[in-house]
Amino acid sequence: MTSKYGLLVLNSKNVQKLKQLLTTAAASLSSRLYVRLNPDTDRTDDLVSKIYLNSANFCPKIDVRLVVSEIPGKIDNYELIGEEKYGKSSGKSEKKYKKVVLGGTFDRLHNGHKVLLNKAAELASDDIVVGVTDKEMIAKKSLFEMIEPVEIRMKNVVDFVEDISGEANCLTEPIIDPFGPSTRIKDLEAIVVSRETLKGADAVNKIRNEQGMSQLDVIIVELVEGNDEILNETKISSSSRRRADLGRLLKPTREVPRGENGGKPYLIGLAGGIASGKSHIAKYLKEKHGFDVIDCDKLAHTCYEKGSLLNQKIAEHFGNDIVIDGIVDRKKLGGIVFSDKSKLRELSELVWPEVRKKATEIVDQSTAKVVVIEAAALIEAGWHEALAETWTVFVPAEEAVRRVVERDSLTESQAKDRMSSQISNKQRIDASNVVLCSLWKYEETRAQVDRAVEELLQRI
Ligand SMILES: CC(C)(COP(=O)(O)OP(=O)(O)OC[C@H]1O[C@@H](n2cnc3c(N)ncnc32)[C@H](O)[C@@H]1O)[C@@H](O)C(=O)NCCC(=O)NCCS
Ligand SMILES: Nc1ncnc2c1ncn2[C@@H]1O[C@H](COP(=O)(O)OP(=O)(O)OP(=O)(O)O)[C@@H](O)[C@H]1O
Repeated sequence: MTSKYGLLVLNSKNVQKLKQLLTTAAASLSSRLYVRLNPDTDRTDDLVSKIYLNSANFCPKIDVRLVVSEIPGKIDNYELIGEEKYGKSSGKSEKKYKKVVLGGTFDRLHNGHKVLLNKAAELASDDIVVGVTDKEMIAKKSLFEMIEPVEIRMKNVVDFVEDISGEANCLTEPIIDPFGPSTRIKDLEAIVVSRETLKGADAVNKIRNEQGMSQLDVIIVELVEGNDEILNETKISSSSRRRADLGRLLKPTREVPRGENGGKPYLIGLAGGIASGKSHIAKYLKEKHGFDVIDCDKLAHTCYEKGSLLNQKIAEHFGNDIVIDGIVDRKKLGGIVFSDKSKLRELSELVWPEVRKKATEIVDQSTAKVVVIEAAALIEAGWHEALAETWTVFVPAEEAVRRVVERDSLTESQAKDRMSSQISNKQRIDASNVVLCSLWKYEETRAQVDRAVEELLQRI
């Protein structure tokens, strides 16, 4: 039996057994562990870091929260971890400042962030002002397309800070420069940063000085270590957490009948931009995992056969001179649709129903447990809405351009043109349940796919 919430009361003795206590928490809790320090135990920076570092290592799935004052009253049922009981604290602790500021992206709020937020909660009696990066501030981060929406990140920060701090308010706002409220609000007193963002605090103070505002005390926390060899990270980081989410189910699947005509296979869409690695993944899903794969780009070509229904429709829509003797003049048609997005859309609306009809026939014949519908424009066509789930593979736009130039012998500007007729990685990812990234070695792509398949087979 696991409990949702746990409470660990630490004193100078049982802190020696921290790793063991956190391992117990990992086995007996499903959600969150509150940690409280007994009044006889000093809240040193080392101890706070140690609690969060060990939490990352020994109970990584539990949301650990070191409270600054009382345990939040709204939760009344905790499982006690260890033997130390919780007694009421002697009174309000003295806070050094009224208003403290800090900033960050706070994607997938992690134990490094928590050290920083804990420090702010320990120091501020009234307001903890947090700037949360958005838009161009996040555009250069690795796997930025997977960063949670700013509203969710702000909510998670407020939820954490107000839960641990008891009395102080947490005020968040999106920031699109490295300063945000820190150079606007006059009566701030301190800024909390880590060793790596110390320069940012100096820049804030420089601007405040120029604007005649008071200087902020700069409070520095040490980085909580972590290790990600692929991303070359030596600290716990959101990028690593995003990478760890590749191949995992990120959004609930859709309830749809199995197969459009009530057939048996479970249908997955596989989308991705040009040269994103779709074909490689589709081949692997077929050969290693035994899934049936329908390559819709190939299927689309068969729809253009001489005298086909599609060709007739194209002639009616784009003019008889596009179809000569029952065959589409692809060069002429390309000239029309690749220079005009609305024409491309009109063509897609003619092609997609034909492709979909053919694909459905293939699905109905399939005896495989899972059928993968591989289609570059799956989401543009809205087809994903009829499928149980959609997987998207992506690489950053610069890498896609590099691959297209190398593979298809195009110039950089031709490659960019092709990509601009497609939706962005972010749009695709937002519409997908599982995200894969083929930026690294083939083994890494395949490991993501294996992870995705393993989870898939458990849920279907
Ligand atoms: C420009 C800023 C806000 C961008 O934040 P960034 O994208 O780095 O945020 P991220 O979510 O990665 O981290 C947020 C904060 O947690 C710290 N942090 C991240 N990982 C860890 C870790 N493992 N251990 C300890 N601290 C960590 C970061 O150093 C940063 O201070 C920031 O880097 C900065 O320069 N801060 C100093 C100036 C500032 O606070 N400005 C805004 C005030 S509103
Ligand atoms: N780790 C990787 N995983 C998958 N593909 C990779 C990887 N590294 C490099 N590539 C290369 O990326 C290119 C694109 O792969 P692939 O042909 O599978 O993409 P695609 O999405 O099917 O492309 P398109 O839709 O343009 O046909 C290939 O040249 C492939 O060798």
